[in-house]
Amino acid sequence: MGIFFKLGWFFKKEKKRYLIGVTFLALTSVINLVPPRILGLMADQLDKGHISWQEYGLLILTIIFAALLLYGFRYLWRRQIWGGAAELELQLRSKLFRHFMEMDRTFYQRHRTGDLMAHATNDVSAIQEVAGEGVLTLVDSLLMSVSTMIAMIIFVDWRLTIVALIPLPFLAWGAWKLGDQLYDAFDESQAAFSRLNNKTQESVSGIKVLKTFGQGKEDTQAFNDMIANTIKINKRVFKWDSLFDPLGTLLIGLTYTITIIYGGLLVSNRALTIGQLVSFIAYIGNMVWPMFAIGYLFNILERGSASYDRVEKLLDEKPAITDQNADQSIHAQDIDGDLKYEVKSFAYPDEPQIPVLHNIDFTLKTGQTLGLVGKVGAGKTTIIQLLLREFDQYDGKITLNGHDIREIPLNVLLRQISYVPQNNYLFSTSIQKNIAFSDANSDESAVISAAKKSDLHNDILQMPGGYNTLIGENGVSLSGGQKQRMSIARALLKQSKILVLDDALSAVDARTEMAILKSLRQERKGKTTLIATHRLTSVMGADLILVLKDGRIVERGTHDQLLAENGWYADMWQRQELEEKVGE
Ligand SMILES: Nc1ncnc2c1ncn2[C@@H]1O[C@H](COP(=O)(O)OP(=O)(O)OP(=O)(O)O)[C@@H](O)[C@H]1O
Repeated sequence: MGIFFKLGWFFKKEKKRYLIGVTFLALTSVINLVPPRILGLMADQLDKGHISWQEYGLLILTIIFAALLLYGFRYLWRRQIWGGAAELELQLRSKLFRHFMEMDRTFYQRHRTGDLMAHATNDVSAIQEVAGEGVLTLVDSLLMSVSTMIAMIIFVDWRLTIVALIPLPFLAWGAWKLGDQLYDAFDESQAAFSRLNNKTQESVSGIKVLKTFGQGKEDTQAFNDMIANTIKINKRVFKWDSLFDPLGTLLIGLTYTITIIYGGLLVSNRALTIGQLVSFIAYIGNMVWPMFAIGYLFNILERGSASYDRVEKLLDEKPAITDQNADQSIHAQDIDGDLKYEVKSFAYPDEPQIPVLHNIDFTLKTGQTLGLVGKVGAGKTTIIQLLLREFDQYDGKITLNGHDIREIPLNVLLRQISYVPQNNYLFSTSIQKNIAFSDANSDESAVISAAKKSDLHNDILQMPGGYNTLIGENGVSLSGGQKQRMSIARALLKQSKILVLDDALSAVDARTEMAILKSLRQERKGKTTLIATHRLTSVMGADLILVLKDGRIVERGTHDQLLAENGWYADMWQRQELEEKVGE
């Protein structure tokens, strides 16, 4: 029941809706008592042998009227209570979504995407069930059983009521206990089914890798083992289900048997009329659902409570990157790309004892370009991540126009940076919308111009729907190079003061790369650019190039200076030049 208190804030907010809903539920329960009583009265008339058609007609009309009222009241409580549940679902989902949007990298490192999805879907559904099915079951079963019992005592007989209802508490107990086992088994079976689904998806999407590594047979065997396990788990559901159903039939049958025997005795002793016995038998029908409902209700509440705790725990997590220390007087116009980077040391939060950056310092004036080069894992992406404020806990300072980036409001800072990451993310929508991602209202000519600068325009024109071509799961697939150029076009359209390219041209050929870099140089005059890359031709025009090794700057200078230094850069340059020539 604790979950009702946990959701107190919601019920308070939706007080009116629930009051109306519960009132109509109560009226439904009361009207439900009418048809059995009328059936009894009709039976008594038949028993007397002389039927008054007028009275009979009146009774039939009353039943029809009660049925119409029931229809109307059921409609009204359903609208109120199901509407409340839908409202709670909406509020929780948008709260979670807002929270996910606020959270930073460390949060997403702690939680797997699949788990977050499960919280946003299964847990929210379990909580909304409390506000819908849970409220309904609690109120309805309570009102229905109490009012039916009162009607049995008043209209029929208190002794028959006590004796006939003896088996029903056992039914409630059985439904609760077996229901628990049944739902546990059902949960396990759902989890097994979802594991089976994941396995199928993984195997199908990785089918080429599986086949080329000759793992087809092994994978089929693993899949068969999984099916066998899923069936074993499903058999537990059948077992509890098979125990559950006959128990219900047995106990309800017992109730009817007692009623017929003891009720019949009372009728033959003239303590009860035949009509009263008919009413009583019809009332038993009203008592069955509340008994089953107890087990059902506990289950809904238990699940809802566990889900609510999980969602609350997630919502309680605070992002490490916040606007707490932000100086709200800093606006976009105060930043024009004058960057000073002084980081003495930085370690990722999950491995605090291993610093990955040491003494990284450089200065970029507005309009300058920085090149970051070095072997895999040298620290290029990490340098960029700190500038994007994905992590805050480093020893040192990064400033833009003299403002510590930790003091610049996040929305101001991030709006000034266009970032093209190593892994492009495209949405399942049109090419036009993918490019115009930062501003859905940007006009077509701006989108085309950005695509031209990224050397993508001609590729798009050759696609079936041009700029309206759908991409992603339901549309065409793009090559790695096309995806990269699309991401660059998206970043260019944003027209921000700082552009960051993280290995963003790795999948395009040298000719395309030169064309893009050339138009970037013209486009980005007066704006700051950072390029992390493995291909040195990408940064040969940069104002400053940093060569990184194990998180330290080992060489720095312009292209010419670095060639003259005859170090790693010069060596790599010669190698790449040679590769290029051999390639040609
Ligand atoms: N999230 C993380 N948690 C812990 N360590 C990390 C994390 N991301 C990267 N690292 C480590 O930090 C170091 C620098 O990685 P980084 O990605 O910055 O290198 P990089 O120069 O960009 O490499 P690449 O050229 O492959 O992109 C590596 O040793 C890497 O293993």
